[in-house]
Amino acid sequence: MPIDPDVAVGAELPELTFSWSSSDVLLYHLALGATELRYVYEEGLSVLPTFGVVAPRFHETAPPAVSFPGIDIDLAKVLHGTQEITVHGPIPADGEAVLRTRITDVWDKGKAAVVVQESTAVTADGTALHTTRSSIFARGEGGFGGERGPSNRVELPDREPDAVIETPTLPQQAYLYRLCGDRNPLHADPEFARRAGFDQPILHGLCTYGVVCKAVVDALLDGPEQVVSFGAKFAGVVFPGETLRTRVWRDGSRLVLTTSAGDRPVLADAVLVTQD
Ligand SMILES: CCCCCCC[C@@H](O)CC(=O)SCCNC(=O)CCNC(=O)[C@H](O)C(C)(C)COP(=O)(O)OP(=O)(O)OC[C@H]1O[C@@H](n2cnc3c(N)ncnc32)[C@H](O)[C@@H]1OP(=O)(O)O
Repeated sequence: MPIDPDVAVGAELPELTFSWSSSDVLLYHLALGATELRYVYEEGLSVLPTFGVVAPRFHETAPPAVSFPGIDIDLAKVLHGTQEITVHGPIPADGEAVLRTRITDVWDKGKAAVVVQESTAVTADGTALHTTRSSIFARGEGGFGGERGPSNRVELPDREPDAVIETPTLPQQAYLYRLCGDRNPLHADPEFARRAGFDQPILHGLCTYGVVCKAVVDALLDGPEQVVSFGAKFAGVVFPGETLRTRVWRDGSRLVLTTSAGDRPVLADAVLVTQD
């Protein structure tokens, strides 16, 4: 059975010790399309908080395996569903930490299963670095008689947005972003993409996530150090080269946003929280 929720829910994954350097951070920022000196030069380097999500597996060169206790799913069926990170302080430009991950929920959406994981990263001296929560949307893996789970919708304010930000992506964006630890062939191999149901390779969800976080930071905040948390649902696929359009509503330290590519929503239920 590809999913056995009785085994999966609550399962702790093996601890992962990881380290990162300023070269990794620079490459990550470049793979998001950064050109600003504070992101691409090691002197006075600012680290985007979304780097925390990719840091643990930054040096992976094999495609991700969707194989956990009670879960064994074909990668071609899997889409990244949601992502959230809370940073407990600015992420340093280099360091070492331990990641602890637990599967918290497996929801049965009928046509799909949604598998939710939570992770905490703690540095070698015991300092909490960040907490993440993410889900994968495994198409064709629902219908096992489990609970449907929450919808987690975020209401948009009933007024014009406070900012609208246009962010182009590059045709080669996914090829660059693959160098940040996610070698899923879905983002490079046309044949694999067709098998997964797409006419062409699609952009990594975490690339869109990082690009949008950076765009909001650059347009509305003093710097990435102001971000406390950022969460979003991947509501539609992005093709490399498309321009992202992000609408932002600001209410004090809470920014609600939505991103589209052309007419299609691509990020929904997205909230970025800043320090007061
Ligand atoms: C170990 C590591 C493993 C690998 C990790 C991933 C590796 C990466 O390389 C993979 C990627 O980056 S894939 C690219 C990023 N993701 C995407 O592009 C997905 C875009 N989203 C979609 O296409 C659709 O929203 C789609 C298809 C997701 C859903 O659309 P529909 O089928 O039309 O679903 P819908 O009818 O709208 O909703 C059905 C129920 O599902 C919930 N839901 C919808 N979108 C979700 C999402 N993105 N995440 C989680 N849940 C989601 C809905 O809420 C609904 O449930 P309910 O009725 O209970 O509210």
